[in-house]
Amino acid sequence: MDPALSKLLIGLAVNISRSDGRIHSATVKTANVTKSTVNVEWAEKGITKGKEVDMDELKQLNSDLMQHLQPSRQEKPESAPGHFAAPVSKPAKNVRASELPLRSSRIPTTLERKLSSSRMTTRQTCLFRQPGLPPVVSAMAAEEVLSHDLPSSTIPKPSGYQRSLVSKPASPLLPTAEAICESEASKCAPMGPPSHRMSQVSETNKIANKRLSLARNSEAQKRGKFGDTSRPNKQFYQMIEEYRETLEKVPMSLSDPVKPHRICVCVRKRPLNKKELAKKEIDVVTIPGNGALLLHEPKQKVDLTKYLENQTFHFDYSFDEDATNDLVYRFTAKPLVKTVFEGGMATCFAYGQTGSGKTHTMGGDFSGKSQNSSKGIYALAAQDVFTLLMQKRYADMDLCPYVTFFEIYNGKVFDLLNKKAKLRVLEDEKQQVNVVGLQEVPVSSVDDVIKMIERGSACRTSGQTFANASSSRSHAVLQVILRRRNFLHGKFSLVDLAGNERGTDVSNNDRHTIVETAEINRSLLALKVLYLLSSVYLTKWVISILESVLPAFEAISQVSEMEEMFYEELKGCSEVARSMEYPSFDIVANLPEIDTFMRKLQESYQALRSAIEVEQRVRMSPN
Ligand SMILES: Nc1ncnc2c1ncn2[C@@H]1O[C@H](COP(=O)(O)OP(=O)(O)OP(=O)(O)O)[C@@H](O)[C@H]1O
Repeated sequence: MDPALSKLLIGLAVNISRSDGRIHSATVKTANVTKSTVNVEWAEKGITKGKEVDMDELKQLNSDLMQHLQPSRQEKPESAPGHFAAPVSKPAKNVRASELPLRSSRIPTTLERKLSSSRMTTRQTCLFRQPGLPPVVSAMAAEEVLSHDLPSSTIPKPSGYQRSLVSKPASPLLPTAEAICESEASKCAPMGPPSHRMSQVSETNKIANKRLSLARNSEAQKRGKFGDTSRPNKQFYQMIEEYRETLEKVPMSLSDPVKPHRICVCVRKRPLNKKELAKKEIDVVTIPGNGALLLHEPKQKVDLTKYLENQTFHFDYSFDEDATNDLVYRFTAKPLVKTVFEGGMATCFAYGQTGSGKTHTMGGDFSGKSQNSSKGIYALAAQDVFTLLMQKRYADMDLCPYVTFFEIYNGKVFDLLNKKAKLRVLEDEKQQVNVVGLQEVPVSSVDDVIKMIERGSACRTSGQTFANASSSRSHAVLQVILRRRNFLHGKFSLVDLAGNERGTDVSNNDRHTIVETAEINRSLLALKVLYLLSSVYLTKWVISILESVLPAFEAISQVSEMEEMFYEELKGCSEVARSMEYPSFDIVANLPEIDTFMRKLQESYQALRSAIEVEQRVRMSPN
């Protein structure tokens, strides 16, 4: 960027584009010649917000303004007509003219392009210190923004001219991560505008100051709104709450259509539990709907200013904290029941961190310590199996339902319906993998199945983790099998995997738990590898596939230690698969996506915890 141009821009009001399609006025505060960007600020709902804008984008949105902003004209006397270094009233006037959005020719921002092209999007909040008294042009811009009274939701309501600006987003578009000043406006050092400008606009300034004081009042009111002075990390909490307020949520409902998927990957958010609420932990996940999940990652700059990095993840469906098991079932396992009747092998499994709600979803709602098995996906699927068995088209097929229930714990298989008998997994002459000796219990009603679920769940291996006092430490597999004249017709495997844990969370565990956790994480890694290789079967398939890719990983492992570790893990998986200790069940999911999300979630919590610690230390220090 031309340094002369950068000087001309500072203090001017320009049009900027928000990721949700809005175009509005903001004031240029600083310009970075090397990066060819400018930092702009604007006032919204009583808060000064800011972001960094590319010069190219700025030019597109302010073409009429740019035509006049030729640096060479800077040398001309201030009174030259149409000149922007002229008295403030001039740019302000031009600002109004240029403020009209470029309605038909709007080009998506880099951010929006990224949003539409990638499944995971990071939006970083830019955070600038808020000036006390804005320079004149800034005050004008603030005035304009305030007088426009931007709607609280930044998802554009498809009305008026905005309809032509924004094509309907695939999922609720989220506001660009916005700057939220961490200190009150009054405490910030004033940023001195050029004095000659100051003298000419005292009247304008008065109005602007009045509006700013109103804005500060509403900021104070807002603080009251989210206010809980004792809450650790109040600022982040407030930033997240304010961000949420700008979102238009479209929660899933039972009347939504179920889309056909060969593989369907969903995410469900559980509400904060009592312990988390008591500790006033901050909820950093938002489900706006339409398959989107937002992770608000608290960040801190080296100068200690706080900001949020909001990341978007996309799934086939996303369920918020109010979703019931019925709702989750309708969009996930229910469509698979028919597959089983048509002779298919279907699998539905729950994957997630310990305490995230897998057993609650698969096995049934907990009330206190007792689980209502009739309210889990296991039972809901069984219910539908019996409904379909009664239907005329299947009633004549002579199908008999059976149930098996087993767990995989520390690489060994145990029959949960037969006193936890240890089972062997062997391959037959047709190279089918069988769990030898597994009891298939005939069932004639949903109640029968529920009894089996209760019997099996009662003896499933459990333990205590940092996040779950009653954690399942094994992978549990409930199978509903349909046999026709004793031959296998279809099979529905419903898997509740053991929760994975981070190394840092298990550092205080005893040796037994560490070994157990390592085994869980190792077997879960096998699933990830499976996904990566787009394979649907464990055991023999994984061996051959792993063997075929290992040389490639061998090559990569020369490059960095990280990859070498991954290679070791892969080798581990290969050995596990070789030992044939796993049953054959179909496993496919978008695990890397879920995994990135979970890693980010953990980082988020870590960042919050560190911030809380810093805050507590500051509070406890004598000064
Ligand atoms: N959607 C939800 N609504 C209300 N409570 C929930 C929800 N999901 C989970 N919980 C509660 O959270 C706690 C942990 O859930 P759960 O045992 O299902 O986790 P998990 O993922 O199976 O954990 P682990 O892997 O350690 O076995 C339980 O007390 C459960 O009642």
